[in-house]
Amino acid sequence: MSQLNLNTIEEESLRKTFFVQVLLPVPIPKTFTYRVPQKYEEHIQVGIRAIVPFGKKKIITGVISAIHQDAPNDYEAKYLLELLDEYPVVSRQQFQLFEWMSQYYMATEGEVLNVGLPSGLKLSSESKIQLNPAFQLEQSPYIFSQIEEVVINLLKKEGLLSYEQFAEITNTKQTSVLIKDLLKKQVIMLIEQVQERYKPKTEKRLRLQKDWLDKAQLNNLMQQLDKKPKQLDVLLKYLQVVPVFNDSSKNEIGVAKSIFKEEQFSTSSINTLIKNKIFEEYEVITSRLDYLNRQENLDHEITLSPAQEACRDEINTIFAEKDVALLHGITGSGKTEIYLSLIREVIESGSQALFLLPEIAITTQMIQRVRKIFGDQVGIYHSKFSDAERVEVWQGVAEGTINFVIGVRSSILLPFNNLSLIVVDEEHESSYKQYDPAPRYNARDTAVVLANIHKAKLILGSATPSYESYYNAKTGKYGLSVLTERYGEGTMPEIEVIDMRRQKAKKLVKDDYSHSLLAALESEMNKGNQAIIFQNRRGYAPYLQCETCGWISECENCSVSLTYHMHQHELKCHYCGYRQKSPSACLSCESTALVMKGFGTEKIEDDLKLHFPDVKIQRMDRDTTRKKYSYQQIIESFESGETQILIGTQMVTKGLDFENVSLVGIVDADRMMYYPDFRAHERAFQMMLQVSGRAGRSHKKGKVWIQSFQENHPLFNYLLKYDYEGFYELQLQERHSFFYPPFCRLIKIVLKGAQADSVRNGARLLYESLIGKLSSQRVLAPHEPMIAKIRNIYHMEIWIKLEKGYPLESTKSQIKASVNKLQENSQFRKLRVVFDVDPQ
Ligand SMILES: Nc1ncnc2c1ncn2[C@@H]1O[C@H](COP(=O)(O)OP(=O)(O)OP(=O)(O)O)[C@@H](O)[C@H]1O
Ligand SMILES: [Zn+2]
Repeated sequence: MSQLNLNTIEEESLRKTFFVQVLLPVPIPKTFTYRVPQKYEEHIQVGIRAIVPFGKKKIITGVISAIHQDAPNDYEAKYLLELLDEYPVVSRQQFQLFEWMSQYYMATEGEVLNVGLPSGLKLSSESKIQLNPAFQLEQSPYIFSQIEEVVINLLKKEGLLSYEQFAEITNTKQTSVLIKDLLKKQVIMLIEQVQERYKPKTEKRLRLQKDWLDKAQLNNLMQQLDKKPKQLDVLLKYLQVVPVFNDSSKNEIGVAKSIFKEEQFSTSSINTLIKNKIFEEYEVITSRLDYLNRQENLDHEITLSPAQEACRDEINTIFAEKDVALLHGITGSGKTEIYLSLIREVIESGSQALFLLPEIAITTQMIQRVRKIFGDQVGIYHSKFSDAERVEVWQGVAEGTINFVIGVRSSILLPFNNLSLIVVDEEHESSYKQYDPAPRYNARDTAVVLANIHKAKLILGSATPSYESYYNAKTGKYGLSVLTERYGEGTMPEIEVIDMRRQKAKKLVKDDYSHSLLAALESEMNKGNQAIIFQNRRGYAPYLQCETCGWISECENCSVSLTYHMHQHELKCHYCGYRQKSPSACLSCESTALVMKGFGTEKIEDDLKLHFPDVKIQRMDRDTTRKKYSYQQIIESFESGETQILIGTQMVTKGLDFENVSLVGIVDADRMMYYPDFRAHERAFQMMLQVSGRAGRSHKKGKVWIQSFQENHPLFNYLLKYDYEGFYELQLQERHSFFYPPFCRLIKIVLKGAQADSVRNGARLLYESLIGKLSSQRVLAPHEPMIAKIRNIYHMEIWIKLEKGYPLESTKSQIKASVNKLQENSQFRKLRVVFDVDPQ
């Protein structure tokens, strides 16, 4: 786009100087101007990366966002040091999105770039410097200065040096020049520099030498090998995998050498066959994303049920008029198949599609399904993938070799240039919102803007849509398509609420479990069925209390109780990670009457293991899924039927699909309902409905048991009838009366600091300044959040409520101005102020 016509410019006798604006992945609210060295003039393009000097001794990688000829007035622009790409890694549409996100979420574009760009594409002064492994002093064609030789020796000795160490040791003002020269002479490499660090993965493959493709020759060969059975085995195996008799063109790609190893064919025989020119060995670059190569077993069939087909057609009809369709389909209705059939149409037309899932739900289940249909056109973007894998997806999307991405929230920041369809599955999930760091964006809402930039369509799908989305659909802003039947033989499970108060009175409760729940579990286990037990609290017991003096185990650094973890016999803080050995006596009065209060997943696991010693029980929560494949392992074990009871936090509610689950237990429904948040009831209803939806998904009838001490709560009336809409209407009235979303827009301002007083006073001053600008109706008085101290940092919050239609942009500027004013005061300079637009 900003391809300047340099030829005509060069023809002018007067040379012009070029400047670029470079967007840096740092939280500074502007781009920087750099001068373009003459030798790079022909190569500059918007969207490619440049290494630039930054500050006194740093270098950093940024992205060129504009090219111009206007020298800055008030300072001398520095030269950019190097260009890293031949083709843009950031697309034009992405710049638009970055700008919107930074504006809307009150972050800088640098912060947006920072979360978007995989770290493999960034390079900063935090980069480490090391000798280039290929470098040999004697063979280098370059001459080295004294200081360069010092550096070489030092690196030989030290291995890695940070930029700072390097600068200090070399003690030169021109560290970046020295680095650049050494890079050019191929002496060193910066290990964050993607070209060097990112090595394509290769694979050794075998194929027959061309002579043997002739059938007669091949028969001949087999006879010759008759006396060398090991070699013959290898050849026969090859012919079995690559049937060159039927189709000699198949020989071209041959087979991976590794398959012979896996099946324990003799390595020396293979090598002999290569040496004797029967096999040819060659190497190909394979993608690190090895699933891309798994082309076999593709199953392109998607056969929709009549209800699904009607739904798909309806979405297409909606798209003729609107850009966003909300698909409200009950659990197990097969929303995935509808998405996939629409995505396929898009990909076949040559455009790009993006399928967003909440973090953990990127299960093997979904990926397998998607790969089966789309094979090698899919890129998977996930936080548990290595950086190299993420870079590969990024580049694949930029170059157009990947046109379908399935990923988590940050995949909306990929360099799409031709997007036609975005799907946001489980759109109600709060994990679409980024909490920290800035930009605190919601990927679902950002997807609306991304779709708009690309003139693409967007599907939001859920069995329990967020009230914001449902409201938008009901008021006609979005289209609405409803799917009310389960796919196949599945039926919705019956829900029963257990009145814990009565059961307790009748002494029918043992260790937090009602007799009804235990009996039902036992009966299902005896039938060989499976069960899911849901409790949204990990660890063993939420807190330890002294029965004598009432002391509660609290974190030293945060204002929360410590959770008891039985496994390690430790008390842990779920906010800062603080841990200590569990005390045997009260730390306040030394009484030994310590009791555990409440219960988490770990305790349930323990208890149920005692109740059902012969049943395999597994637990899925943040503690058991830290490793890359542990989540997958738990799912697979449950899927295969080996595990019979799966206990878990909200992780078990998300989109999982198992055939044999006939019982779902919700052990402590009250905990979710009495959370101090205006969305608590919306969330509790969503979670209970979602986890209920894991039962009865095939021919097996399911049942859901909910334990509550508040069984008369109106929420249950609606839940038992699966009346999503009724409960929504009820809640909406409340939101209206108390003026909460979707009737207003919220901006949360959080002030953080090490001194409680200065945080409180700062919040008060900021509040006064804000009500002066926005009126006291729109600004709520500062308050301590539920957890007022985390890691010894005190928090205060100010909430701003804006009616729909109230000017947003100017309000945000006013807020920023007030904050800047506050921080001019030396007393408050050290406060950190965080903006959260549309907090979740
Ligand atoms: N058209 C179809 N052909 C074959 N199988 C289907 C079809 N539609 C749905 N299924 C199967 O039905 C089950 C439920 O589908 P899916 O998981 O997509 O439901 P869902 O609407 O996403 O539910 P949830 O909201 O609970 O995640 C899956 O096992 C899926 O493979
Ligand atoms: Zn803590």
